[in-house]
Amino acid sequence: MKELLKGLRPHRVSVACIVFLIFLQCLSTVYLPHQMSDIVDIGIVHGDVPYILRVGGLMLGVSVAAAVCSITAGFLSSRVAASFGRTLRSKVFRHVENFTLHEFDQIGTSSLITRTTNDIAQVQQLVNMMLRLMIRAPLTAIGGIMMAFYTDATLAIVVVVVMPILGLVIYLVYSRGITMFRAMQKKMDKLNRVVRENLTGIRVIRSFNRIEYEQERFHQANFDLTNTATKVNQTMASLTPAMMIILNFSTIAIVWFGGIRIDHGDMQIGSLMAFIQYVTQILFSIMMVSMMFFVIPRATASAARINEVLHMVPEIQEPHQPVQPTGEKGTIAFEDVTFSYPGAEHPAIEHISFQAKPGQVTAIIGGTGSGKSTLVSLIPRFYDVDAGRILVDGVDIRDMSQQVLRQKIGFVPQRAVLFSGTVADNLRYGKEDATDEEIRHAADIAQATSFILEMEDGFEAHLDQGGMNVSGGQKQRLSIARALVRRPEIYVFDDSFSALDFKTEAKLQAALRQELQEATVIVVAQRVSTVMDADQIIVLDAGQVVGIGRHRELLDTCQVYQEIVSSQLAEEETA
Ligand SMILES: Nc1ncnc2c1ncn2[C@@H]1O[C@H](COP(=O)(O)OP(=O)(O)OP(=O)(O)O)[C@@H](O)[C@H]1O
Repeated sequence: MKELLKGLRPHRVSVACIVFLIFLQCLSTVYLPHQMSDIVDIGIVHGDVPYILRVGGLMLGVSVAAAVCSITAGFLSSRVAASFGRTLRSKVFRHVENFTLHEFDQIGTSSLITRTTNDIAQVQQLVNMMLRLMIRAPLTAIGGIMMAFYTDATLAIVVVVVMPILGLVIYLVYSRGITMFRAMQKKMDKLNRVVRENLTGIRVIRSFNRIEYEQERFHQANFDLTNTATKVNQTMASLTPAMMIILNFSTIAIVWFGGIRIDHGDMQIGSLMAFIQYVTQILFSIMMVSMMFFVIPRATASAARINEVLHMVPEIQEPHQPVQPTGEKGTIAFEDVTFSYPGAEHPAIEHISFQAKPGQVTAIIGGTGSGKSTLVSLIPRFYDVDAGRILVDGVDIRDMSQQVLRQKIGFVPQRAVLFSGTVADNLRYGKEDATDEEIRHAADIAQATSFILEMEDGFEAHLDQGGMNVSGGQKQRLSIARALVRRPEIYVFDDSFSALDFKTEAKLQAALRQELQEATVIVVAQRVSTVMDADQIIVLDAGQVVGIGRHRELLDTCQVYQEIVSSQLAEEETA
């Protein structure tokens, strides 16, 4: 928590103003009972009406000034807390953006969403309360104690007895609350995960008739969270009545002992009234702090979860002195590359060596799970290799700035991802200043123009989140066009033609060959028809290269390739 609170540093001036305003307000709360006691002991007892009016008017003025201080402090603290929350959210978001897929797997996407939203909101709420109450409560309590002793030191023993009892009650409730709040945030994660899976997988859920099952799953997660929330609120709710009982008993004790002292002539009635007010102030300020105990355990649990994200060091780091590539543009070389996913028993790819050159198409083919996507995801450095090295333009990609490396690559992922916005916005994603001409040209090559123009607003047509309102094949073509707009040196198509029919794929391939004559092209594919014209085909089997060559050569030399070809021919013949 302390670490996160360092985020308040830029708001030093506002915080200082808040402290000052609250200090003034506290002075007034200490001052008013004293004046009231004088009104009773001097004004009322001696029937001095002008005195009562004068002091009463002064008290009114002080009260108005205190209210102004309190409102201004509240306004400032809300502003500081909101700005603190905004900065923290940006910090977490920026940090998470540097994560490799490994860190995403470790924390989980739903949990990352909860941490960036709900957890930060908890800490923000604490900051807001802290600014308003953390300073006011101790100041009022200290002022009240001093004035209580000043008013009647003997009667102040009641305060000395009551305070430890109060402290103990708060400690007991607090220590129970913090464990429960931790559990509650975890349950919130779980609920978010279920909701997210349900919303993104709604089609699968419906087609498999699993609605009831999912409802039950949601119900359980919801019930679980409600249960913990109820328990935690019950625990925390016991605090206020317990404190009110202590406060009421203290008042009885004060009136009792105070009455005896007045009877003996040791105290005046006005002083007793002021004393009761001071004790009420002291106990209320302790109650104010206890209000924070509703927020502190939850915010502490949230702060720990935020810190876990912020302390996570992304596996992939920028080199201290990035090397500027000077070699031939677009060359890729894998040198004895081996890579395993964290926790996996076997490497996903092993001892891979090959070269891809500008003007060449390198195709990668192999059965499912043979490591094709893994291999290409190493080129933009989504993961770092375990052994061997990958050179782009003659430089080890670990020595190159990630920005420079990724600028060179147009990556078309296996599952096309589009963003909410217009078609044109999506195509401009990698090159914001692309002209309409460039966009249209890329769409032409990707065989996307005809269906884009059929949409109501053409290139200005709106795409829903994730491109839900276009078909799988259309999404793939838009995602290919998006990469083409950038005109990078290297293109990586990770199984990006799989949702296209043979005719569209053939047209697209022909257009690409024409367009990308000088680029280095890597194509991952399942279909032989996609790869057969490639300059070199790499055949993968269980993460290893079992053949490199052209279609004809591989037909003669590589058994795995022969099997793939014959299985697909058999399928086509059967079809
Ligand atoms: N994020 C991941 N974490 C752990 N293991 C993974 C991950 N992604 C892939 N794998 C494993 O690595 C191996 C290679 O997977 P990869 O996705 O590269 O295969 P692929 O040849 O592209 O398959 P497909 O053609 O089905 O897409 C598989 O055994 C897979 O289970």
